[in-house]
Amino acid sequence: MLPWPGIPHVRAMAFEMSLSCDDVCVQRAGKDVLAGVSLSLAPGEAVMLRGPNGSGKTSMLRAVAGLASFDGEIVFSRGVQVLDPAFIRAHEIHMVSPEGGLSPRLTVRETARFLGAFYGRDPGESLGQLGLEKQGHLRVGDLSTGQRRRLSLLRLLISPRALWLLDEPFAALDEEGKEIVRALIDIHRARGGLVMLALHDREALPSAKTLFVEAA
Ligand SMILES: Nc1ncnc2c1ncn2[C@@H]1O[C@H](COP(=O)(O)OP(=O)(O)OP(=O)(O)O)[C@@H](O)[C@H]1O
Repeated sequence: MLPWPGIPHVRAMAFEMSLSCDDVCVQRAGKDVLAGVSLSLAPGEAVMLRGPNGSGKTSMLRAVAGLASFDGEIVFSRGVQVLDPAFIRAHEIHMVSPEGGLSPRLTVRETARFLGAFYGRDPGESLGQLGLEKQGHLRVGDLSTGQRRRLSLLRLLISPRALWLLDEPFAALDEEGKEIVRALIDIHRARGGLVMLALHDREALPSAKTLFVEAA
């Protein structure tokens, strides 16, 4: 039994989206940084992108999110139906980066309220699920690095989206924090969600595929 019962609207959700990338070559500042990535993910599958610093793991996540230009094909589909990539990128993808995309001036509770309003969802018990109920009154800028990393996961709990792009999700987290990430991913995959992770060598996600990326 997983320790996170989940927010009711999240528990009810089931995803059926697939992703396929064919010979994707990503550019940063006009230069190729990553060449020839091909992969496919069916509902419920996860892939770990591995490779040394600068090999292009983050760039690949950004290309899938529509935040970096690329050659090759990235296709989102449901069964035989090809989905509109602009719609999917706006409504069905969460990208969680080490920077977290959080405002340092808001308190933790204000952040939860803001994200709830942004996604049109009730944040429910999500702060408690991340072990941050005692930090509700603190400004994000005053949190520890690991607490900020936990808070960056909040959007995953608040808004159900089919594809999670997680850039080094275990970095700076203690064992409990890593367990939370693994549990969230397990729940997401059990609902048919897709996950792409950029990971360094010491971290692993059992049962995920591995793809080694190389600089162009
Ligand atoms: N905004 C940018 N402008 C120019 N080059 C960039 C930009 N962002 C990244 N790069 C370059 O793209 C290459 C790939 O970087 P990327 O961050 O994707 O690698 P990574 O595998 O995620 O690295 P790390 O393990 O260090 O996080 C690097 O050589 C980097 O210098």
